Amino acid sequence: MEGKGKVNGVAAMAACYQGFDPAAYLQYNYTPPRADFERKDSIVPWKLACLHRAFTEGDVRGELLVDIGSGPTLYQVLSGCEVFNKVLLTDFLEVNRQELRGWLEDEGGCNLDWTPYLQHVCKLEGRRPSAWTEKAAKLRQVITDIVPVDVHRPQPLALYALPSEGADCLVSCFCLESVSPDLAAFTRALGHIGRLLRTGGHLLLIGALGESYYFGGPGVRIPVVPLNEAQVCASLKESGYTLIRLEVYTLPQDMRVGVDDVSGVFFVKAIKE
Ligand SMILES: C[S@@+](CC[C@H](N)C(=O)[O-])C[C@H]1O[C@@H](n2cnc3c(N)ncnc32)[C@H](O)[C@@H]1O
Ligand SMILES: O=[N+]([O-])c1ccc2c(c1)CN[C@@H](CO)C2
Repeated sequence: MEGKGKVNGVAAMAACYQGFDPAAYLQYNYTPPRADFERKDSIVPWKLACLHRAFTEGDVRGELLVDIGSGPTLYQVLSGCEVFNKVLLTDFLEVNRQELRGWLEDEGGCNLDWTPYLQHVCKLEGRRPSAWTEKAAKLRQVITDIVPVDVHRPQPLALYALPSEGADCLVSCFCLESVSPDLAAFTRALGHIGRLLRTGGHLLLIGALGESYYFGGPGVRIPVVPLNEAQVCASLKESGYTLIRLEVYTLPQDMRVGVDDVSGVFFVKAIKE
């Protein structure tokens, strides 16, 4: 029965995603108030600060950074693109891979202006904000491909997508808990992506705490596994990671904008043993 439940749960999640709307999702989560670079307590600047610190404190290095479940967003690799020569973006949906290609090809084909994000990360790096054009060029230079991924498969990526030694670093944001039917599936998925990472490689994981649903578009209600910090830490341990740092952001009232019931966001830096 458990096995059958597993297949139905995962298939049901895939069905939910058929209505995912990249433009709406970006509007809901990546514009003010959640992405307000003038506000100290806005969520996106907090995420960018966590990622900047994690990529620049000296222990994260190598050739290849893989972003698992990129969706239509690029913020998650704006710091990493300065540290890695190769960045692989991945998503389950063609509409999201197409959104990312639209930015990559720089022909105006994308639904969000990433300039304020590029400028903000330049400021974190001590560069003048006008260096954002150099950062955009750097990112376009290091992104090697945008490929399909399914974290419920023991091999989430096609074998051709990765060198045999695996990735040196994984980043994954709001993916695993948003695509898994339950905590067991979340933990299994964590193990699956861990197989893409070389021993000693780093995992940078951002996710939702206490969230049971979110809207992936108008009327597209997607169930989420509600997680607490203890469950995140237990799943990491069970999947062969050693936790380096866990940081938590608690949403102020005015960051609750009706697109989900998330209560907090976690940032994890871990190493694969
Ligand atoms: C909540 S969005 C996160 C997007 C982005 N990483 C961010 O930080 O906003 C979840 C993403 O997971 C993708 N997804 C859905 N099912 C998946 C699966 N089985 N494996 C991997 N990714 C999946 C969706 O297409 C969507 O882009
Ligand atoms: O505030 N944010 O920056 C932000 C960004 C993305 C997402 C959330 C919040 C909460 N919902 C998840 C989907 O489970 C997606």
